[in-house]
Amino acid sequence: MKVRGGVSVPQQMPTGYNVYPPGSWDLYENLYYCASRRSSPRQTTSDFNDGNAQCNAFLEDLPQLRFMIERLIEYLGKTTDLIESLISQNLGLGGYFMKELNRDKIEPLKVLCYPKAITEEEIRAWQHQDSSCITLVGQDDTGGYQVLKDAKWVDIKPTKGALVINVGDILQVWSNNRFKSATHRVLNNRERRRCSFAFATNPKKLVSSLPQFTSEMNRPAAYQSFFYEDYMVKRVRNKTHPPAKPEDFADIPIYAL
Ligand SMILES: O=C(O)CCC(=O)C(=O)O
Ligand SMILES: [Fe+2]
Repeated sequence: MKVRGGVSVPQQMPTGYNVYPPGSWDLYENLYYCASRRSSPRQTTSDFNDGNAQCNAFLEDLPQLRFMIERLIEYLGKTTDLIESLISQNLGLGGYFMKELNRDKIEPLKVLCYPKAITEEEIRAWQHQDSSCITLVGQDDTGGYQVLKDAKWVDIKPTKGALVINVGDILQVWSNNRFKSATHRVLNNRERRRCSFAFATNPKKLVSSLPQFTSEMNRPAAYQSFFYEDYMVKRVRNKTHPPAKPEDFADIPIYAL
């Protein structure tokens, strides 16, 4: 074992594991899990092996992990379906609209661990908007999650059994700015490390502002169309090669018209 930022990790790390080097904007470790929910409403072992083996590492010495992750993804997937249906209704599009639009979605589960802060309260996940359609966040009772509201950081205190629901960039683009992607960050303290998970819904096809919020309302599209994968490549590059000038930062405004 070696200690990185206060967290012990095995030398040989599984696929899907990531930690950012010291000095990065984000200072946490994470593991990714993905499962396709297309073929069957319930998770099966083959869902986890089918094309997603790269990001699904189940540690042999934690036999309960796989069971828990499968149940968690199933539960979060159903919750996402419900929320998408409520948002679709709220937008006046009918309950199944987003489900259809998002038919081929990818739903990664990111499990995060933030080491204790070294000096005082420190920013561990830099302020950002999620690239997703929506994200469901579960946090332990450490605290530190904040959302920017009216130019002030507001604590989102952990509540047992509650999830934080974030609107992401894709919903902002689809709704032509009717829904706004939430700016959030995570602070950590010297007392405790923090654990959380984020379950995102990401589209696989071309993303455009929907005609229901543009041509049908006589309003211009606020964004040009783009493929989610291309957007992700730019965002991931931000993390490994932080841009020197703020205007080079790849965020959803790069697609603004
Ligand atoms: O750890 C958290 O509570 C949030 C993580 C987050 O914002 C993200 O992964 O995008
Ligand atoms: Fe986030």
